[in-house]
Amino acid sequence: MYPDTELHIAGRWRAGADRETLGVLNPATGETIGQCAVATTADLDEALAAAARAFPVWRKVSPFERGKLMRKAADLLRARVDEIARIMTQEQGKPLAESRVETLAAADIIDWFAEEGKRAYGRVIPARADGVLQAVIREPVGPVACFTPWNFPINQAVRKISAALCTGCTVILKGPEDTPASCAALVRAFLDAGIPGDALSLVYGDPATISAYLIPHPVIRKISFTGSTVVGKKLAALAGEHMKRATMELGGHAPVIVFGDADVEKAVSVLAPSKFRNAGQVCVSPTRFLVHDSVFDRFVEGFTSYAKSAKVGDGLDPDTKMGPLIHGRRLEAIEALTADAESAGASLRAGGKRIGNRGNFFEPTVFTEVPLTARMMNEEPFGPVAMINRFSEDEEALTEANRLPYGLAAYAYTRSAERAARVSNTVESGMISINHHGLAVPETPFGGVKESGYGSEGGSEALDAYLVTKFVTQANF
Ligand SMILES: O=CCCCC(=O)O
Repeated sequence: MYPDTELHIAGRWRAGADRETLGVLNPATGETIGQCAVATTADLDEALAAAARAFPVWRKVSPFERGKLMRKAADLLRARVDEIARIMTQEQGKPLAESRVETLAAADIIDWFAEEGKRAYGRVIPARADGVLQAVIREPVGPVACFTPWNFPINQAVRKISAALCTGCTVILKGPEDTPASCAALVRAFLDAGIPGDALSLVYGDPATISAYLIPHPVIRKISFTGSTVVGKKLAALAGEHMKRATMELGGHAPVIVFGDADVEKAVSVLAPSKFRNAGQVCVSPTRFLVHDSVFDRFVEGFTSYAKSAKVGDGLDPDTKMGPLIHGRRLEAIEALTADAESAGASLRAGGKRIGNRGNFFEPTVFTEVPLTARMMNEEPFGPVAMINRFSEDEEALTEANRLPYGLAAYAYTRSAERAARVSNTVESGMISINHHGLAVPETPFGGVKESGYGSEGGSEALDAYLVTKFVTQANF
């Protein structure tokens, strides 16, 4: 039922040169369910040579042809959704329904980029002299190295691969070792659709070793990373040292402002499932809830009642609303954060502890009155923990929203157009969603500001990072 994962290098699925593998665990059971091949530097050299070889050929394939192949990959993902979703749930833990949504959303992302690649327009600039042409041409940057995380094994990889391929770049993807098989299924869909084998390699191994080898390598012209701010800073520094372009989609600590005039029931019905989606292991997860005094009790009651009733279990069980955390280290991290919040004086309203001792299950957890000194008010919890604090003046909430160095996603609920405008003009965040959860669709920008990174992984902005501009001017003879 669960496949071992091989590397894909230069058109071949194969083991690493040393035949080393890493065990893959099912986070719902703790059992080893498969193996993931590990790349050596010789394997990376082969992938680099393939990416370099394929680039001059792939960039010359017309955007129409590239788009056709990509749309075929999207159709293959849709046809394979049942099989891929089961694989994802076994290795990642999220409920099957979430794995299906992720796989189908990936197909939509590919379709969108397949079309958008046709619109990588340049421009003509009026010249000062008659008979002179001034043109700005946009060209693919070259082979790119992409590094993607375990929380969305397909979603994060598909954005990078699609933006790269549609603009004519070739790709080496370093996928997530904890959740390798669903990411490999994505790569397989592209290859089965006819993307040239040299144009898309997939490697796994020691993340630090692989990034340290690929980023400085002269073949690689750009990197794209999704992961923690701590690691992102290291990779961005290395990229800077070698003058490589970089897109950084890093951590967040999303503030949520629920004003006194909000539709509280609607806010709870959107925010509570959104908080516990993927067990809170989501970069745009709503995290710091700032709720007006006048609606605080109603909001907390509704939110807490959802948290207490959400069924936690194996994602393969159709009744499960929240699966396990990815590994024991995350479980320990959440235990430490909750213990710290309690000792700082926060009030525990739901959850707060591990469930059983098999698998990495943790209760959906809600704290209120959390002091700003508590670690979870400052560090990205990346788990099923909501912190709900109250405010009385709008200014307080806006100030708190901007307190942290993060700036990825932010949310607000209000019936006032003026307040909504104030939030969108004041909150320092790459994405702001007001009165609904409307982020992460393919056609809109996806990315952060401040220590949440730079660059976008969605919308037409996503293409910019994979294109360089060339200015050409020509006078008639
Ligand atoms: O963890 C970051 C990716 C979020 C994708 C999504 O919200 O669908």
